[in-house]
Amino acid sequence: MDNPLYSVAQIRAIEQAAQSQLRPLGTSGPSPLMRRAGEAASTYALEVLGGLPTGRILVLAGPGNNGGDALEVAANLANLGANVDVVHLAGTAPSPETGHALARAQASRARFVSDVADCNGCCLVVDGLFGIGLARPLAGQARALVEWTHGMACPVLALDVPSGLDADTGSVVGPDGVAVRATHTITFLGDKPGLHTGDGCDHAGRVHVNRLGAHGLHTEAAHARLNAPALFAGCLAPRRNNSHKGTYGDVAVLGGARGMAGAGILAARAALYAGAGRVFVAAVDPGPGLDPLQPEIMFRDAAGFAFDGRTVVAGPGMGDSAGATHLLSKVIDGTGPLVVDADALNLCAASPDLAARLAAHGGEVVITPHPLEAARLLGVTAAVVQADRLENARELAERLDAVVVLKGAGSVIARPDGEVALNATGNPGLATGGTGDVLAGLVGTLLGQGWPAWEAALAATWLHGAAADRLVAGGAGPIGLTAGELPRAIRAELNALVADAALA
Ligand SMILES: NC(=O)C1=CN([C@@H]2O[C@H](COP(=O)(O)OP(=O)(O)OC[C@H]3O[C@@H](n4cnc5c(N)ncnc54)[C@H](OP(=O)(O)O)[C@@H]3O)[C@@H](O)[C@H]2O)[C@@H](O)CC1
Ligand SMILES: [K+]
Repeated sequence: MDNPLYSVAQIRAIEQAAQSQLRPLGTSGPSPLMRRAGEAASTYALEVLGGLPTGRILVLAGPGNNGGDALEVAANLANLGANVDVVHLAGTAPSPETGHALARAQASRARFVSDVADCNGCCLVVDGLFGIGLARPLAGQARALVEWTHGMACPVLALDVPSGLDADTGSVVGPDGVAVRATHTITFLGDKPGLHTGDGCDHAGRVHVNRLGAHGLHTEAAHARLNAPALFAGCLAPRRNNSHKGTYGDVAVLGGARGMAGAGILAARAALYAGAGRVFVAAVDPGPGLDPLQPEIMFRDAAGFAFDGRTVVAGPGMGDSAGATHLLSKVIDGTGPLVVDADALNLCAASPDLAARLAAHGGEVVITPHPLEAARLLGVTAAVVQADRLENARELAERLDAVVVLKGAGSVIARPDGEVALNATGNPGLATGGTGDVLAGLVGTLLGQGWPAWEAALAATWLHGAAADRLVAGGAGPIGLTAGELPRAIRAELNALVADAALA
């Protein structure tokens, strides 16, 4: 199933097409879209509340059409018998739709109040301050209202977009911005990337999409989507009986610098539990010759190791020594599938020559930077990367001609042709050392089994997050979840996916 995500510009185009389609021929009156948005949101509000509440509902309505949606909700809920308070930040030139919604709300039993001082006991806050028309950081009364909602223990339902959040990028509009932290968001006409990455993951809550009946108008191909097993199901294959370890690929982790042996071992364990036929740690410095917990992993001196014909996961615990740089250079000039992570990314960032040769690498390449590593590669700060995760991941994928997994909340998977997927699995338990090494090892195994880079990156990111979700559901986190627990959970998720795919 496809889960397209639309930019604000694309939503505006869809909105225009829908308006002309829905308006009676030859008329120019208000379009029914806002009415539909209000109806959909009122129905969803009652679903969130479990029916018509006895407590008060507070509706925050802004000056634009997002405020119009909110006024429709206020009128609908009040007409159904709910106790509704409205704080309305009136605009100077409301659209005909918003003017109509205001008249409906004023004619209903909804109570218009000037501030929220007597609304502390409410059972639901409806945020209709700003949607896709947000143009600058929140200030004044709008900011005060949003900060007030932060103290509310009740559900907060955002209309279209949590106010203060950029629907394209998922960052709070700043500097020093604030945004509503919704428990639920009902978003209109199409889903939006900003609800699923960066700050959006903390501000949107559960996202519900309502197309307002505008089906068939989403003609412009979305270049972003939510990651889902359907996007890589074609690569999920059950094991053949007539197979052997050579069938499932060799993965070699280029790492093992002094003092950092653990990172390479974590990547290697992940590769093993994800089903690689044989797994090596090719160590740049002398170190452990055995992982006592996972004796299946073979340890070699990287200097004399034959990387050819093997999938290389370069970077976990690799360090930045001259020896490490030389070995990285050698594998980049090879032709096999390649995962570039951690120290290997920093070395590429420091050397335009190495970066150019990486871009020219003959085989499949996936790079797995966290925001700071991505920033170094792009020559900007991590804050700049985080301010627009999608565009920066796209830019990096194009520059390095590689599939990029930009890690962090709502990981962004980007392809050199501009295609992007956002990953919705995972939780803050993954914010701990070593989880990136596990992801890199997992990607390596899938590449080693012949998966294309795009599908390998999608599947690995999805599985990695799903494994963390499985662990948290079982009580192992999010606080204190360790990277070493992930490989077994990844194995469980992968086998479940393959079994499902076989049944489908
Ligand atoms: N049209 C339709 O048929 C449909 C529209 N729909 C709904 O409309 C929403 C988009 O509506 P919109 O374009 O009016 O933008 P919206 O988000 O309400 O904000 C713009 C207003 O806020 C103001 N403003 C901006 N930033 C500000 C700030 N920081 N602080 C203070 N003011 C600020 C700005 O005024 P400015 O001062 O910038 O001139 C303007 O007045 C969309 O998200 C969806 O909910 C759905 O019902 C589907 C059908
Ligand atoms: K809103």
